[in-house]
Amino acid sequence: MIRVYKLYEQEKNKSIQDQNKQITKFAEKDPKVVTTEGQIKSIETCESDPFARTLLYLEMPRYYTWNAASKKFQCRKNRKKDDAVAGFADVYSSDALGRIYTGSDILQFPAYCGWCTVRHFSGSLSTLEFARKRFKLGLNTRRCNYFCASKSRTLFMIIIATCHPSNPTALWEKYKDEIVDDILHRVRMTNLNFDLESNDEMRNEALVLIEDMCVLMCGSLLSTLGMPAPNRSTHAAFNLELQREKNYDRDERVKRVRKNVPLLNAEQKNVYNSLMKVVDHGTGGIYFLDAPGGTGKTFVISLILATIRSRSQIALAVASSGIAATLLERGRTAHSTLKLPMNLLTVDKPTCRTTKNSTTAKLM
Ligand SMILES: Nc1ncnc2c1ncn2[C@@H]1O[C@H](COP(=O)(O)OP(=O)(O)OP(=O)(O)O)[C@@H](O)[C@H]1O
Repeated sequence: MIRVYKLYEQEKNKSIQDQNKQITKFAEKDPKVVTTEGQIKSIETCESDPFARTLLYLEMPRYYTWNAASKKFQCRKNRKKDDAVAGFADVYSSDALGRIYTGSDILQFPAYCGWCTVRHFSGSLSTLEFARKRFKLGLNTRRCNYFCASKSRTLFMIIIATCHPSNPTALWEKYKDEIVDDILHRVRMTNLNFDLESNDEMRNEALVLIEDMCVLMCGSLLSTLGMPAPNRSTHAAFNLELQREKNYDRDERVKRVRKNVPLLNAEQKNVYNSLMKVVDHGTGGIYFLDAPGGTGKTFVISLILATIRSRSQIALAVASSGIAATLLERGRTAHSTLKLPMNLLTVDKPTCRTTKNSTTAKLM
């Protein structure tokens, strides 16, 4: 359930109001809400300045400075409206990277995603940490749940796996610190050290979690999606690749083979039998299948893949282009799977970058 709250400074009590205008009051010393002048002023900034409404709470300091003398947020001179949060201003979602974006009529409370999310999840997230540092709120972080970071990871994985952003690495760089928030919190609690900051190790753990979800959802490793690959131990990585290549519905493939083999015409059957013989005898080799368009090459290749996979064996499907790879089940480009160099045509002896001990080499 989405709830958005607005903070009010009242004479004696602090109170918050949700989008249904329901007001909840908190005692002066309630650890859950400690309003400060800085917070009130920043809410006012968002209410009076349309540009501020387009910003995430985390992004505010990039464009505004806190003037201690006037006790107001002042716009930085070099702010650029257009490149602030291009394309995001109209997005409204409680799930979108765990925060609420402004510009929606649903939100009576304009802007200020940080507080919205802090309150409506009655927990905490990076913005709370951020706010704690920035405004010295002294919020009670022990009550925090930090589950927004895991939602952020899930959403991030969905974006990476299905929306094909032009620069996934830049997206990761932009949001990585928020995405590791729960991991950071766990490490801080374990070490009882709240001054710890997120580091490469925590970001790597987040990448591993994102990649695990990617593999489950679409069978892709992060490296094939333009993202930095997590640094797994060779064994763990091998298991993951293995799991990816064995993660098939075997029964479905058995049924498909039973159904399609009888459909093969004489020539297709010849090709199918020849190649299955090579697979069964493990003799290996390079075979080139050529026939006019639409005569059933993909049909035969798919059937061979399904036959091998129906036996719980591994068949890597690769093609020379991304489009061609989409025609094959779990198909990937040969360049990414085999780590082929891009200069195949210009170099006399091109060598692939698959190292002997790599997971790909072991898998093959
Ligand atoms: N033996 C078969 N029984 C039933 N349908 C078949 C058979 N062979 C091929 N088809 C169907 O014919 C269509 C074309 O086949 P397919 O895409 O495999 O051809 P192709 O040679 O790979 O084509 P292209 O060279 O254009 O990629 C597909 O819809 C496929 O399902």
